[in-house]
Amino acid sequence: MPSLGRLHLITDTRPGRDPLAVLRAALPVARAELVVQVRVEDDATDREAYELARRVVGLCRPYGATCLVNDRLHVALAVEAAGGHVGAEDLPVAAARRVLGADAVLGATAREPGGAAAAVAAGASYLGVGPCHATTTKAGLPDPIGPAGVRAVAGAVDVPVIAIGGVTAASVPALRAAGAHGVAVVGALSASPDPARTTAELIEALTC
Ligand SMILES: Cc1ncc(COP(=O)(O)OP(=O)(O)O)c(N)n1
Ligand SMILES: Cc1nc(C(=O)O)sc1CCOP(=O)(O)O
Ligand SMILES: [Mg+2]
Repeated sequence: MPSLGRLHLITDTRPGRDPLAVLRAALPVARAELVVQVRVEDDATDREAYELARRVVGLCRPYGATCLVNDRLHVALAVEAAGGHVGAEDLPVAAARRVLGADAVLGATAREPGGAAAAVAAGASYLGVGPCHATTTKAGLPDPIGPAGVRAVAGAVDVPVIAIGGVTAASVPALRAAGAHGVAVVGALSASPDPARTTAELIEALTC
């Protein structure tokens, strides 16, 4: 399996956002370092998720970027995405692995070392770890775990750790120093006035 990209762009499908425009700006900059996670609102239909994921797969292909689908693994299979991401309210990791198959990329959300080790034992190939910092993108999350929380998880597993939650280019060095392989962002790119430039700043922070 090729190594996992370090910059995970999670689609922002809230009203007024344009996830495909952000993706078109980020792809030529991040290329194969980009992992695009197609994440739609809970009330989106499967058809809407499928159409977005299908377009994302097509945009990613020429750049060697990876497309994953959040939660809806049947959509991941339908569009031939590289894999998916599951959390506490989704299919259990072992079941998700059975659905996607042995070779797929499978991410799982983990917030502490015990849950992280269990997710890896069940078949996760990377972990989304957070929230690292305060975020306004998703409600109902526990308190931020900071770089120290990322360090605790990264020390407990041997799969890539992707730090998520309020991440900006400025916060990347501390997260990398804590053992994160990469970061996942929504707002940093979706709300950027210049997503290509912000992508370059994130990539520089992730790869220097
Ligand atoms: C990289 C990454 N990490 C964590 C999450 C959160 O997943 P989950 O807990 O299932 O919450 P939703 O995103 O489904 O609301 C993620 N999507 N990606
Ligand atoms: C979807 C999601 N999951 C999180 C978790 O900690 O599980 S934080 C988050 C939102 C991340 O958005 P932003 O980069 O705008 O803070
Ligand atoms: Mg989920």
